[in-house]
Amino acid sequence: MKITEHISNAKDTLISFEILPPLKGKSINSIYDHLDPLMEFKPSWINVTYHRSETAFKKKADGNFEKVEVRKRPGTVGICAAIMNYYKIDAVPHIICGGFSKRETEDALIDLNFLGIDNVLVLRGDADKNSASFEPEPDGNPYAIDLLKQVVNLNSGIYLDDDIRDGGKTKFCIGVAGYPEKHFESPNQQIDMQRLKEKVCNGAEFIMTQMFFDNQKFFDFVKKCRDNDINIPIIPGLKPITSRKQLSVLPRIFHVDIPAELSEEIMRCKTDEDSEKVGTEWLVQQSRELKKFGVPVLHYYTLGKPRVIQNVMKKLV
Ligand SMILES: NC(=O)C1=CN([C@@H]2O[C@H](COP(=O)(O)OP(=O)(O)OC[C@H]3O[C@@H](n4cnc5c(N)ncnc54)[C@H](O)[C@@H]3O)[C@@H](O)[C@H]2O)C=CC1
Ligand SMILES: Nc1nc(=O)c2c([nH]1)NC[C@@H]1CN(c3ccc(C(=O)N[C@@H](CCC(=O)O)C(=O)O)cc3)CN21
Repeated sequence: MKITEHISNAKDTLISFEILPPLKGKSINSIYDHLDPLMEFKPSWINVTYHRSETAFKKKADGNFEKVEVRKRPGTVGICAAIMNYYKIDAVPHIICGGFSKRETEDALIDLNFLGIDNVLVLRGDADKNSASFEPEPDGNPYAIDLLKQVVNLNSGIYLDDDIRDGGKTKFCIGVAGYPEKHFESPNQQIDMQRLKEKVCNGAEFIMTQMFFDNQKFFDFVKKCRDNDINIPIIPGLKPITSRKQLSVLPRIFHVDIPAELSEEIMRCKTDEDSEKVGTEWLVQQSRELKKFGVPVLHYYTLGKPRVIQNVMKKLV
């Protein structure tokens, strides 16, 4: 079912989770072990992130290094199919520009359509870990909006190969990312908002936000969206802080602020176990307030920490 239908049919705030594919070599059971404890909270869908290959340098027998492309976390499409089959709930794959040609993307979208997947979250994706900044593939989509237009075209039966006439139309409901604290590469919040608006004008049907730890940032972002006539559902992305290290790691990777009250409390903690308790309580309070505000969905990045999310959920009900 489309995310927009899930939301319009809902009587209460919905719950959704987000997972990463396991590292190459691990089995699908690692996904089930991760999700099983979370199923009692009846998520409406599960997002599955998409990962490009990365360049690495591997030492050869003669002592020299060779450049290799390694894809550490393949399997998004298969995992989505497995989740739908095993849990009978929707899976929402992330589709990214980085590392993929438009043709590879089209083939992935055809697979997703054959599998009966109704939603995609279209993103530009992060830079290759060995590059200073994001570089699109020569035959790939440079920005999320270009990828969005590719999916919209496929929804109209327009394929890359114009020999395909009367091509089957896909029916993807398309989501895009939103940044309550601005995307770090946008010159300012106004341009960030214009780019979001452009995605909405071109067919995006829901927004999932970057993580944030201060709800006021989310409330201000929603207001700004509505003032700019962006009227589609805005789903907050939520992540628990579980260690002191994250106080510097998260701002560095995700370009988000950690409120003084939260960082001070974490810094007073003697162990990661104590930090996890503080992070859990913070996320419970954030979730309660967002629910009261009337968000359609609470979307949790469970990434490696199902137990923490389980504890948050138990306190929420
Ligand atoms: N919020 C979420 O749920 C998730 C977010 N992400 C991450 O979000 C990041 C970016 O993704 P999107 O926002 O989808 O990318 P985007 O392509 O919309 O924006 C990326 C950057 O390019 C700029 N930009 C966009 N169009 C432009 C144009 N025509 N000319 C010049 N600059 C332009 C934007 O202002 C932004 O700074 C990535 O790092 C991605 O991995 C990844 C997974 C989930
Ligand atoms: N820029 C960006 N890239 C993403 O892939 C991404 C976002 N933002 N925002 C929304 C979600 C959240 N995602 C993620 C992905 C990985 C971690 C993660 O591994 N976090 C570690 C710290 C990272 C590290 O140490 O390398 C953690 O301890 O929480 C968290 C959220 C994926 N998505």
